[in-house]
Amino acid sequence: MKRVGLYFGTFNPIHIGHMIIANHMAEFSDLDEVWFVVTPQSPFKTKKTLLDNHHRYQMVFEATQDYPKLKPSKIEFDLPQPNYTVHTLAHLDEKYGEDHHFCLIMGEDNLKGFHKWKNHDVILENYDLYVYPRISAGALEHRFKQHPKIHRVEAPIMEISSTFIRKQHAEGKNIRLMLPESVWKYMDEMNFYRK
Ligand SMILES: Nc1ncnc2c1ncn2[C@@H]1O[C@H](COP(=O)(O)OP(=O)(O)OP(=O)(O)O)[C@@H](O)[C@H]1O
Ligand SMILES: O=C(O)c1ccc[n+]([C@@H]2O[C@H](COP(=O)([O-])O)[C@@H](O)[C@H]2O)c1
Repeated sequence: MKRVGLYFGTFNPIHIGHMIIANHMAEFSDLDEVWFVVTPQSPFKTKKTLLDNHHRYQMVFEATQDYPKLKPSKIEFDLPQPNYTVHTLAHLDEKYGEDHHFCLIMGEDNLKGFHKWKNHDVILENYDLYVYPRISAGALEHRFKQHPKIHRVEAPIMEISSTFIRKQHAEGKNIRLMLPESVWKYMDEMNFYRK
């Protein structure tokens, strides 16, 4: 049974913050692999400034190519939108469940809003959550503080975001070091996120 951590996101674009967390989980937890699940439409986000699915996927593909434990996934591309994680998990189990055991990877910031996710209680009943620290406002619900299915992983804190990268790139700032080199090249060649 392969233990796979699912890292859901819009990845618009994927950046070194995502990569360092995923690599940390793959190397320093009991997960064998991390799959970056590229979400066409997150339930809490607007589509504004969102690149096409295949471009976001291509950047994740480029970023993970040299790292056998990190994999891109387009499983949500053919599922109804907005993409509710509970549905994707059921779909993944149906497709790969025989020899894959799935868990979720999530930042402390997302855990604070987890009570608003569709069927979050069902998710918690059936899946382990691997939570890494993240600086964020707001409080964590008491029941999530010492939950047997929620595991803390002391990954490094990297406070950069795709929003920051898109904005600064449009302003002409050099943000190259915040992205894997191959992602930077793809983004630059394709003229993404320019004004
Ligand atoms: N620097 C970071 N360190 C750790 N986790 C991050 C970092 N940036 C984003 N994440 C988390 O990774 C997941 C996927 O990221 P996603 O692409 O959806 O967000 P983002 O980088 O914050 O993008 P945006 O700025 O466009 O909202 C989300 O759960 C998000 O909270
Ligand atoms: O299932 C839900 O209700 C749900 C609500 C919010 C977010 N998610 C998932 O969490 C991922 C990160 O969310 P976000 O909005 O922080 O980018 C996103 O890609 C979705 O797959 C899922």
